[in-house]
Amino acid sequence: MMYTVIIPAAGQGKRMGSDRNKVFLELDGRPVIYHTVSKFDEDASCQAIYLSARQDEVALLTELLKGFHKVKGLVIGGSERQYSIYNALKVIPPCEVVMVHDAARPFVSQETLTELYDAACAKNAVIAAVPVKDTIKVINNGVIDHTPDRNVLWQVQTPQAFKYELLLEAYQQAAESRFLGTDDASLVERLGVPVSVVVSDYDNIKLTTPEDLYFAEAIMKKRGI
Ligand SMILES: Nc1ccn([C@@H]2O[C@H](COP(=O)(O)OP(=O)(O)OP(=O)(O)O)[C@@H](O)[C@H]2O)c(=O)n1
Ligand SMILES: O=P(O)(O)OC[C@@H](O)[C@@H](O)[C@@H](O)CO
Repeated sequence: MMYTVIIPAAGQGKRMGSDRNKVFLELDGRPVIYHTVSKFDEDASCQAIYLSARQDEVALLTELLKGFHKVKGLVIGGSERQYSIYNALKVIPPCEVVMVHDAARPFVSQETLTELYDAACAKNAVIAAVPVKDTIKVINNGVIDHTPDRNVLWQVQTPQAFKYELLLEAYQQAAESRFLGTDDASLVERLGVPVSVVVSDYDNIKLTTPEDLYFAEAIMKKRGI
């Protein structure tokens, strides 16, 4: 048994403030998306990689990824991350386990991939996350409302791994009720299905704002890249 991964890459990268989609920014001479795809290409448990791309970037992405034989398809993304992923989910061949991973997270470790895949085989749904380090406040109109117990707060990442049928059902139901979530697990949670957590690491950052590029440089230096 192996898994299929959907990698949404059809965003605009507005918060990065770059003149192009952030997944094409270069780290060590290679685009971010190249690093991300290579993580799955190198994982022996990954059988197929599908990406969501912007219409005007399909040709560029195809050229960039032509050396990765596990890349089986590119679909056109939508106006929201969730729509981009659903467009891919609707066309991938049915499989046992499907993972979703942001193109903008190039530092996912093999250890996290293995733990997620093993957990997804045993359970229905599992996501990568790390405990929050800061104290989190709920603030209304500039004033603290309350301070949630930090022991139960986690910072959620991708990959997120699910049984294929479950994720498809979750996406179908979200579409029917026009629910828009900021991650994939939130769509599954709505079905009342428990979603487990694998403890990931703090290197698995999402490149979101310009300072994340400094963190990316530091992570690569640490890894000797
Ligand atoms: N309509 C969209 C929006 C996002 N994504 C992808 O989803 C991942 C995570 O989204 P995010 O970090 O929010 O990326 P952007 O939407 O590009 O960023 P921003 O919100 O700053 O524009 C990224 O790999 C991005 O390319 C996508 O495929 N389709
Ligand atoms: O909310 P954002 O648009 O920054 O990111 C959306 C998702 O990519 C994000 O929620 C997952 O990576 C989990 O953190």
